Amino acid sequence: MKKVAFIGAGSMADALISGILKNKIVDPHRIWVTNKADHDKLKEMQTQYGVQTTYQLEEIFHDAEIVFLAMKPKDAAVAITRIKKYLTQEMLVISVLAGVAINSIEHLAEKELAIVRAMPNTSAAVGKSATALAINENVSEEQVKLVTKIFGTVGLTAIVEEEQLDAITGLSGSGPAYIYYLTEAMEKSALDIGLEKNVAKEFIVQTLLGAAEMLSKSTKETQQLRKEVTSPGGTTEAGIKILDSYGVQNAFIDCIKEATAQSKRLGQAFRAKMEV
Ligand SMILES: NC(=O)C1=CN([C@@H]2O[C@H](COP(=O)(O)OP(=O)(O)OC[C@H]3O[C@@H](n4cnc5c(N)ncnc54)[C@H](O)[C@@H]3O)[C@@H](O)[C@H]2O)C=CC1
Ligand SMILES: O=C(O)[C@@H]1CCC=N1
Repeated sequence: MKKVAFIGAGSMADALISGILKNKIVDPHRIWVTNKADHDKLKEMQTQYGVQTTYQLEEIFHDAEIVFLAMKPKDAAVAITRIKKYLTQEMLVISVLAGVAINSIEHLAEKELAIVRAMPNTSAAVGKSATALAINENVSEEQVKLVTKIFGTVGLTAIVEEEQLDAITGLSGSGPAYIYYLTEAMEKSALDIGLEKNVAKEFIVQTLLGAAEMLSKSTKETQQLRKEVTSPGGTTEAGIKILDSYGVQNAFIDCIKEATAQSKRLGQAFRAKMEV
């Protein structure tokens, strides 16, 4: 591969670069990274990964085969306007922007482009992302293979219709944060119930890994797996009664719906900004 350019050097770019390099599909010196103005972060990435960094747009785009758009949606209009003259029909543009539609990017770039809109998650850093990919008509079969390979090395991939991406964002793009939120609660409880922090952390992580593997390997329904932990009159039942009294399951359902709605709102806000 000639060259991969990352426009944006935050959590998502970091997770993807880390995953890509672990799988040795691109040499670090072929990865070029830029950000808005955080020199220290670029230096850190250079040291950690051996990637190239620059603020010279000519340098970053020269001969680039793949361009990742990895800034926040609120910064994307300014960023795309700045880089549009360097974007060519031959490049594969991979956008990980939540909510932002493929045609909004083309509209802003003022040209047709080969664009893949991807929704990964930060578990890409450990090869466990769940990435949905929506592909426009300008993307060649070879580019589809390439993008599937890249995201395939950092987890599972699926090609979806673009309209499904808001739901994917609410469910699995944001998903790791929901699990961390739950984990934080488990960690906070450890102290109150008399466990040492490190021991508790180890047991929480193993419990999550074990439950995830059961979900992945067992043919049983999720509710059945839960029932098998819940002895009548036992500890789990007592605990889950409290969760039910707080409406925790409904809260999670509303959380995912709201995150999905926010993805749609981000897309609308982006479109509205383009039209003014
Ligand atoms: N963090 C996550 O879990 C996920 C994030 N995403 C998407 O990835 C994108 C990036 O998110 P994060 O990495 O979390 O954000 P972040 O805030 O950690 O990083 C954003 C990066 O964009 C750079 N940037 C801003 N304006 C720029 C410009 N004009 N030119 C060049 N670089 C510019 C910033 O300097 C920073 O390096 C977002 O669009 C988000 O929707 C998608 C899936 C998961
Ligand atoms: O919170 C966000 O907007 C991004 C998109 C999915 C995960 N993080």
